[in-house]
Amino acid sequence: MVLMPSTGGALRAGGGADPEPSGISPGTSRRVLAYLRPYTGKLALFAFVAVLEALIVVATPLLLKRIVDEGILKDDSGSITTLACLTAGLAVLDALLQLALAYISGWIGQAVTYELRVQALGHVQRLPVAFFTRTQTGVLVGRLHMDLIMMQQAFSQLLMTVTSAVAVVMVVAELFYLSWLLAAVTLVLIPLFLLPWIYVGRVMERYTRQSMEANAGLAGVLQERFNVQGAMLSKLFGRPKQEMAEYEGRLEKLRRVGVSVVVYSRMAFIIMALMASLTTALAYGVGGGLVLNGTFQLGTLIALATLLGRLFGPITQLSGMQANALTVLVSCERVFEILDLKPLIEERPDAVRLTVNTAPDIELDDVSFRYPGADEVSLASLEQNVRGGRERGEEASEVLRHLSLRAPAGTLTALVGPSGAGKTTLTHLVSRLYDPTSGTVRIGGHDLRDLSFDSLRETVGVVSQDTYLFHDTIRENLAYARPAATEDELLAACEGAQIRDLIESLPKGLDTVVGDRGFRLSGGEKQRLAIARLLLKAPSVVVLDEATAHLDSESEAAVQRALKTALRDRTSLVIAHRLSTIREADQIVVIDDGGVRERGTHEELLAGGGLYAELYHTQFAKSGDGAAGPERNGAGPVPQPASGGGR
Ligand SMILES: Nc1ncnc2c1ncn2[C@@H]1O[C@H](COP(=O)(O)OP(=O)(O)OP(=O)(O)O)[C@@H](O)[C@H]1O
Repeated sequence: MVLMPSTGGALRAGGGADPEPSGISPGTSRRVLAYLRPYTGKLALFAFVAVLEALIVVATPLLLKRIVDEGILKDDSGSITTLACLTAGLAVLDALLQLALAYISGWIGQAVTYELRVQALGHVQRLPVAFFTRTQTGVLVGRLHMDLIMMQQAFSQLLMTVTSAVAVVMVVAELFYLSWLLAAVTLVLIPLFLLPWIYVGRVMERYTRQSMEANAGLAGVLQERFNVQGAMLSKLFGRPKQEMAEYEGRLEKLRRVGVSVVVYSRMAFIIMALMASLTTALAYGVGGGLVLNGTFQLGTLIALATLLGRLFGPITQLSGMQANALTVLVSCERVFEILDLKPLIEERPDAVRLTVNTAPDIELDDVSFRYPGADEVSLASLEQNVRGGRERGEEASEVLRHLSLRAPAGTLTALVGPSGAGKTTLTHLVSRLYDPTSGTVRIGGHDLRDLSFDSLRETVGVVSQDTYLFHDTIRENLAYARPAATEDELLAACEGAQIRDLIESLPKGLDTVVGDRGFRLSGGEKQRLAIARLLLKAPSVVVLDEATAHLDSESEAAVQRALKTALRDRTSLVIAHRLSTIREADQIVVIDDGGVRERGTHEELLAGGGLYAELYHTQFAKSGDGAAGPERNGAGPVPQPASGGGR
């Protein structure tokens, strides 16, 4: 009989430890069982093998009895040899059956976990950006990964307890068959065995939970501190010593709890071995007398002692059944919680494909928007570290109010406005990261909600302020936009983005690894790579948030030239932070307080003397590339475009 230690209760795994193991919500068991339905055949096979294995467990002591009574006591060496060979054969068969049981239970556990993982990852991909803005990454990863590993282990162990249950029933039945007196004494002893076992189990659960929480806490801190930005913050604020003190505190806690976990888990096995030895001693003590007075034969006594030795393993396994069942239910419930989150932005079943031959126009028609509240998009349990609690049921205020705007086909529209005015939000609606609360966003005359996701993603390309690059080679980062791109196409995109010379000067060229989030590249280089990625994608609409960070004049000029290539013949909406961009724009739209305040060309708006003129004098005229102030009325250091419309 296989003995496996219990996973220690309804413990929460990894980064996903909820503070309270609240009751399981109704219907969870039924939902978990539904995942088992496709494996009914395998489960039946498992039950069959389990019964077969239990039969071998109880058959062996009977064979030993016969070896003693019919072989040794009757001096029959032939019987001894035959029965010993049979016992050995059964032992080999038992080992094979145990292997089969482990394989089937592991297979079913993995299959259910695989199904849950595929569903959960697919679902999380469909969740809106708002979900990710609220969720603590470490906690989400913990739930989708560590919780499911725990679930799989507990699930396989739960199946193995089925074999234990069958074995216990058969062993007890055989005990009664061999000697009701000894069986009765043993049954009285079982609760005595279970009491310390239950106590140890509880202590173990507490320590294991503490150890997991300490591990999860440490993992969370390391995840925040050991990424480039966290590490830089710590260095720049001169905090390495304090950080080290915090790590040491956490490690010390782990060390203390770890010792207790080792001692108590060992104690569980010690108690089991002790009980097995005590009952064997009792069996020989009481049974020896019964043999002497002729109540039963010596072989029966040996069979009884052997059976008793086989009773406590399965009982130990059974005692962990509830804990394993809870672990499975709690882990699944936590994944179901995520599966039940409704994606706010879905593709309509009758979505149409947007086909554009030339750059389409963009239109926002009477658009109002508020960001979705926490209750609509995320789970409280995934926002663990929110200090002061998480807002509940609060309606966020409107960020855009009855905003109407048209960006004509093939032109550049520059969005300017004070910080927090709603410019970024507006661009999120154009790329359909969010849907408007009311009003319509159209591209090429189509409501975005009617378009297929694929065609929308092909049509709209976004370059955000902070370029995100994967920790991979330049080639892989670029190919993300177009996996089938040839070497020549990659280099042409780099050329257009003014980054080819730099890449070719690197020893490994396109195969240079960019480092975590592209930290091995400068700000200007990263932005030019992002532009190269956009060129490879070749969308007809470009949404761009210019980097606010000041670049040196050479880098600035390169970015500007790259942008000119990227925006040519495309409809573009640019949150402008550079004078050169607003000068090149076909129209400038001034966003203020969620609405359009002013609209016109640079000269018109300056002449109007309104908010734009104010912003121009406070922001743009003084900006690094703003050598060309209005009074100079000429080109800055950045080359000017050939014409406005044909970009
Ligand atoms: N994910 C979000 N959830 C809730 N509110 C948000 C979210 N993102 C932005 N906001 C709020 O929406 C408002 C408009 O923000 P937005 O980022 O669109 O402004 P902006 O004009 O782009 O500002 P900036 O020029 O400083 O980038 C701000 O009040 C901001 O706090």
